Amino acid sequence: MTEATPSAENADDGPPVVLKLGGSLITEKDRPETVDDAALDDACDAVADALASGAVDRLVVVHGGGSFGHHHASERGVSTTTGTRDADAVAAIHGAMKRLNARVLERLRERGVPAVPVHPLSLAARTDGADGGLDLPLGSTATLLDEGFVPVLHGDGVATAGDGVTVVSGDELVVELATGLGARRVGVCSTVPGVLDDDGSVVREIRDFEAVADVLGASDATDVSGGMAAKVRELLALDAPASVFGADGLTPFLRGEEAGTRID
Ligand SMILES: Nc1ncnc2c1ncn2[C@@H]1O[C@H](COP(=O)(O)OP(=O)(O)OP(=O)(O)O)[C@@H](O)[C@H]1O
Ligand SMILES: C=C(C)CCOP(=O)(O)O
Repeated sequence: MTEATPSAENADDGPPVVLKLGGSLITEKDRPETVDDAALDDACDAVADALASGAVDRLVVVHGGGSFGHHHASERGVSTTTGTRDADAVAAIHGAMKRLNARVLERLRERGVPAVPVHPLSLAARTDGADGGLDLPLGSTATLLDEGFVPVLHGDGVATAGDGVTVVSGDELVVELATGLGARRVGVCSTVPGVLDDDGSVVREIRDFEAVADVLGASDATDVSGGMAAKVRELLALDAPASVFGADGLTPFLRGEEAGTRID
């Protein structure tokens, strides 16, 4: 086992890669609080290999909620647009996400990846209400990167002016991170091999939401943050090239190769 020690010498100040591991990939989305062990192991292997080989030198990981966050949020009627003022509900959603985050961190560190947590509930806010933008201060993430760590954020609860606490999706975090840190490229790894058209084939490239709006649905599983349609909308807003791909696309994406659907 390699030690998960950051190497500040290797951490240059070039643009980072931002990777989201979808909750539907790393958990069994219809069984409450169940990790998909094989899928999480494979994803962590791919990340560790990419860092060890130098294919990626600076990396920020974000993971989604899967059967951890979505289950608790949906039970309590909380979503990205509907908040709660019930502290027990906030604790349940945030607690579940921290449990999943701890599992992801552990698997990464076992493989020598210097992964450390960044919890959005403690940092972020929707200061203009549920329909407003997300304010995500990036000082801690940027400094952790500079110090050679791999920050691992996650979908979470977020303080929301006038609405208590709403859900912030991993996809929203990816957009803020990519914009604020000037990402080299952005990858969203999910259970599907890319955005699928009416025939189930992977759409190679999306440049315009309206062109694909008809085939974009929500998630097949419990999902309080909008599924694939919300994902594509968020990624289209980015300057950095983004891709949506499945487990098989993770290694190619990390190497800078084509994977799944390119969104730009
Ligand atoms: N046109 C489409 N192409 C591909 N997937 C689609 C499409 N329309 C809807 N979907 C759904 O979107 C899902 C992916 O979005 P989802 O938000 O569930 O993924 P995730 O990001 O991996 O999970 P999480 O939100 O828990 O992090 C797919 O599993 C599928 O059910
Ligand atoms: C439901 C919660 C708390 C997280 C949502 O994040 P996502 O799975 O990336 O949409």
